[in-house]
Amino acid sequence: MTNTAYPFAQRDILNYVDGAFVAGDVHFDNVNPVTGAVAARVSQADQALVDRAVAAGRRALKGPWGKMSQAERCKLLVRVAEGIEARFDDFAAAEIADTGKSLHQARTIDIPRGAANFRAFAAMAEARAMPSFRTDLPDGRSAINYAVARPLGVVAIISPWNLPLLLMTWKVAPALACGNVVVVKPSEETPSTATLLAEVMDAAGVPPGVFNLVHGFGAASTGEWLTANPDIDAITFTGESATGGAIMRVAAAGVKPVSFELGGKNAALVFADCDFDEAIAGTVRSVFSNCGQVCLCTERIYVERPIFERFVKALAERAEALTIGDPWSGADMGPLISRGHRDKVLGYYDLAREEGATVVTGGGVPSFDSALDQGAFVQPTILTGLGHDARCVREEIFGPVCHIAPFDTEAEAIELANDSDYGLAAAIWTRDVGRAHRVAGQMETGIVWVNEWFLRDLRTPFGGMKLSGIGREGGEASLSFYSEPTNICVKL
Ligand SMILES: NC(=O)c1ccc[n+]([C@@H]2O[C@H](COP(=O)([O-])OP(=O)(O)OC[C@H]3O[C@@H](n4cnc5c(N)ncnc54)[C@H](O)[C@@H]3O)[C@@H](O)[C@H]2O)c1
Ligand SMILES: O=C/C=C/C=C(\O)C(=O)O
Repeated sequence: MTNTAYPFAQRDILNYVDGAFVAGDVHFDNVNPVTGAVAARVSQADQALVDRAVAAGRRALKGPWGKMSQAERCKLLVRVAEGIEARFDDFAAAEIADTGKSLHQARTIDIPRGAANFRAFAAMAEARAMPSFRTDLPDGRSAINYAVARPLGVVAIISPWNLPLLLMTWKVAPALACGNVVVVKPSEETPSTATLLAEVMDAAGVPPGVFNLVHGFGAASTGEWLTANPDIDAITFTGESATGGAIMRVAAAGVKPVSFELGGKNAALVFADCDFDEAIAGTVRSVFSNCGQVCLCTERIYVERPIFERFVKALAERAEALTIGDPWSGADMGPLISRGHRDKVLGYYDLAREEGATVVTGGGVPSFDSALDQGAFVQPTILTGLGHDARCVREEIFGPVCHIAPFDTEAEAIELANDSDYGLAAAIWTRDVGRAHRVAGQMETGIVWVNEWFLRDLRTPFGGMKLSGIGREGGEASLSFYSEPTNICVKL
């Protein structure tokens, strides 16, 4: 049964510019991927509204926001975290209405992390230390050098649909904590929680123009109008690698700083000495969480040959036991984000067969004999038997699917994992401490988990190498990207 009591059902989703909710002349539908039903109508921001948002941000930098002390600013961000927590159920329902993600995922990851991002960066910004040096001069005198940080200014934030609130606030929170103002363009697939966040900002007393929200599409639409606006000071983007390239070309004209968190084709290395049950449980999560739509999800698994057959069988059993269906029914896995994305994922399922894969389980769409058949569901899928050059082993699919291949030596496992155009995350499963550190240190990825997956400490650097991104966010890396240091040298 589909729950129709979504708070956004039939509601207009508006832009939020200069402290006011603003309708546009053009609208687009927000479709619920559980049934394909239209969940809400979204007001699209035209170029004039995007420009207004940027101008409002510029003014706000010179207003009360710009004059606020760091402590006051951080207190306000804690109020925003409390505002999200106070409307926890609304946020969860809105995220589920947009994405169809499981209730468990929304309640335990997306919404808590939305609030946690504000608390964490408020605390980190308040505690931030800047470097200082005493410099000795040849004549016996000396100088002191110390750096001070100022905001970048107006930050354009472009975010994706897979973890909408989590990934947007991962950028909004540090940007505001560093004293910037933001103009946010969430994915056209997931406008709802961003709009709820605007309500929370409004209620918390965040001054007009500090948080601006514009809805619309990417190329030749709201996203591009925002990134091309000459009066923005920086662009931070999470999404596909190809989109990152397109944004970079636009950013080049104004030499704008960019921070990019992009795609992945993440490997798991499973050694024969691992805790088998933990490795299976962790890999079930890392392949199928959020229907495989997390940039960090594992899509390539390399298993040491002595346990290869046993691993494939156990993972397939666990995949087949996952319940698929309406998030409100408590199903483990909801639909993909859209029918369009389902076509892409099913295209890869077909391609895998053409490339000679063995489909161990899944490979198609589930049947419900209900309204859910109009949704965007796919089966969790496990592939084996492909060569390392197969497109299904090299390209990001972004669905509940993995390919499993055997390896014989540690060196071979490292080489296979690193032979990728992407470099976001890796997971290593072993009980040999020396091997864990040795292999982890050789991964060409920004993030390595050992005997874990997606355990996040927000103070740590997060991001990818190669096609997976430019720069890092998290902890000091975020504070550094979202501010401009000035070094002051004083001769004594
Ligand atoms: N590395 C990370 O931290 C991370 C996190 C989450 C998702 N991702 C990646 O994101 C992808 C899934 O998200 P998606 O499909 O929403 O990505 P996407 O690149 O299609 O869209 C992301 C955002 O960019 C906007 N956009 C698209 N074209 C644009 C353009 N030319 N100019 C300005 N804005 C534009 C979209 O409207 C959307 O808001 C996957 O590749 C995934 O791996 C990476
Ligand atoms: O889909 C990608 C997930 C990214 C996760 C984070 O950015 C995070 O946990 O901070």
